[in-house]
Amino acid sequence: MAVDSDLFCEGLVRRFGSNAAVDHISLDVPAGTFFSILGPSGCGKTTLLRLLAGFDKPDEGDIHIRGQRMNDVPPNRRPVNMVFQHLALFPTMSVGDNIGYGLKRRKVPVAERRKRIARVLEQVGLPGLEYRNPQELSGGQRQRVALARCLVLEPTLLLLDEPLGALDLKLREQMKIELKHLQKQFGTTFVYITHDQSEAMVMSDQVAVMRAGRFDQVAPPEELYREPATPFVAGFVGDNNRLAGEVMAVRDTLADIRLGDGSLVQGRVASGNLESGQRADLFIRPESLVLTGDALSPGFSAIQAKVLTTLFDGANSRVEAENGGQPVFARLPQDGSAPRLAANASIRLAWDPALARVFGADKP
Ligand SMILES: Nc1ncnc2c1ncn2[C@@H]1O[C@H](COP(=O)(O)OP(=O)(O)OP(=O)(O)O)[C@@H](O)[C@H]1O
Repeated sequence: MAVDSDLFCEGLVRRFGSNAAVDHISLDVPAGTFFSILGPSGCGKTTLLRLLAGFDKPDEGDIHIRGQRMNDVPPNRRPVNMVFQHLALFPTMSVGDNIGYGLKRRKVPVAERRKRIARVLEQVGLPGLEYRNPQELSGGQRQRVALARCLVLEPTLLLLDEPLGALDLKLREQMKIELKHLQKQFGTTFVYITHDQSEAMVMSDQVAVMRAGRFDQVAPPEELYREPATPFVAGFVGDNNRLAGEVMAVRDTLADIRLGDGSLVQGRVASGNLESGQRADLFIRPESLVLTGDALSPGFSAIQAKVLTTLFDGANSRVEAENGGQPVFARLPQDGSAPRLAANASIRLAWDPALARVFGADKP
């Protein structure tokens, strides 16, 4: 356990019948961290969060919050608050009364309550809105009130269950950045669950990528992106191309891969042992692919591909193509220098093998 650990769990298991929704999960979250749990629907995120909040009990394992064992502590006695997707503000109470509700239950005197409500409203960027009704606020403002209602209680841990899920796209983009700033400003430890990799990447200090009840990898966003530990992480976090082939040779950290169309390419061995003759997947990010002519930079790998379509989206414009029946897409240059790419045109895409990652295909 880290010295400044706010949340420490060891060997957590929660079974439903023969299915382990949480399957031996351990985690250690230092104070002040924005920690996200990222995974597809049904991987066990909500079950894990419910164990942390105390709404459910683990079959095995221990939960410690700031060094105190929590397994037998009821939810209302844990130094934890939870923000849900559907925020459930009391519609008939003013913003101030909503925020002050928990303080009142804790018997905080009225003058002190008023002071703390005013302060937290200021901190979330809604000064002076105590007397408004929640219906008179925008969706983003309501979300901030829901956060303020939790943060005013100064929990050790704030658990957030897809809190941006109900907001429209534009507001969600804006709230991502606001949430990150608020977390840093308050210094409260956030445990945030989401299936949206961009949310997790933008906001978090650490992200745990969860699949089928287990963590595949726990790392800062940039490390997940650059050094994925498993093919699942490589495919789930950020856009990626996956090219299937056969290992022809492994030299130091590089593997030679024969792709379906017969081309021989290279990538860095991502993890474990690779052997000649084995099936493997080479992952290469769309921004690492360069449209190239006949001259190839020394050491680069290249494939021929047939253009399917180009998609103009400002800085995210891309070409979608195929190589030997496998889809492949590349980021188009920002400066408009790319030639006009007609459907069915043949293009050459090259990459630096140090930027590609190769995993044995037998790995899940
Ligand atoms: N009370 C329950 N009884 C039986 N099975 C359950 C129960 N709660 C969850 N499960 C199962 O446990 C697994 C994990 O569910 P969980 O809700 O934790 O996933 P999730 O990652 O939060 O998914 P989502 O993103 O869709 O909310 C699923 O297979 C689910 O069907």
